[in-house]
Amino acid sequence: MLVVDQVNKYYRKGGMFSRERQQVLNNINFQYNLGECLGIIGESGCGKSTLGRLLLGIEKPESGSILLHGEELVKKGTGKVAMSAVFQDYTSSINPFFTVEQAIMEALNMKPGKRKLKASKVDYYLQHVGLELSCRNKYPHELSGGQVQRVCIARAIATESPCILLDEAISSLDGSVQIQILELLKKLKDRDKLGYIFITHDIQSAAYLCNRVMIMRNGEIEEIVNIEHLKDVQSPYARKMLEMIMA
Ligand SMILES: Nc1ncnc2c1ncn2[C@@H]1O[C@H](COP(=O)(O)OP(=O)(O)OP(=O)(O)O)[C@@H](O)[C@H]1O
Repeated sequence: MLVVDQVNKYYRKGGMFSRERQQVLNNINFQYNLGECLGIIGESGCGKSTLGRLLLGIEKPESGSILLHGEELVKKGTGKVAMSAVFQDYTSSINPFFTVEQAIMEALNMKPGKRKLKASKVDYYLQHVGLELSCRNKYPHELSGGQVQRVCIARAIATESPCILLDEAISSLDGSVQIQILELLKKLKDRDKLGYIFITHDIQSAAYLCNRVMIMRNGEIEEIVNIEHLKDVQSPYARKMLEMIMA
């Protein structure tokens, strides 16, 4: 279980030399059960991606803790990643000079083990995300957006982290490709018990994939609701926001 406890995050406001600070996350408390899909929705600028970066260990909170099974998220020197990520901008997520094989190997190399054994796993991950094995020697510019995002998902899975953070991971894709990637994510969740934290603006996608949804407002958690009770949210703000995006 991942436990986020009293997390606060500030950013400097008004340039490098300014002392003014903006509180971006305010007393964030929640628990994430491994294997579930927790959606995070909220208006632009409410702090979703900042929370995502803290969960990935890319940035640290000013106060509060984020613990996985009671331990710090990022264990230096172990190569262990608590959470891997897939971002919106798939074009900059992969080194353009890496083939698909090299991109997946890069993720596999985060863990110890023999290189030959790892190389033999590349086909397994390609098949796992519905890519032809012929993609193995291709470069990102030779693939469609949906195919590149599948490679990003393969890389995230290859780290064997217990949860994948998806930050607007389908937003840049065309409608039909979005559906295909959503179906892939759902299949991996149901079949392989993969868990996600799914940051999105798209409530329909959240309803399809998530077990629970966290609604954020101005750096705070407004409400967390089970997906089957989405229509019964208590807070007037959450109700209004959902009505707006579902209209
Ligand atoms: N590195 C940074 N330095 C200073 N301020 C930042 C930084 N990153 C984010 N912010 C500010 O923190 C607030 C929250 O930003 P964040 O990107 O987390 O919101 P968000 O909910 O993910 O928005 P969106 O849906 O538009 O991606 C915003 O006011 C943003 O301007």
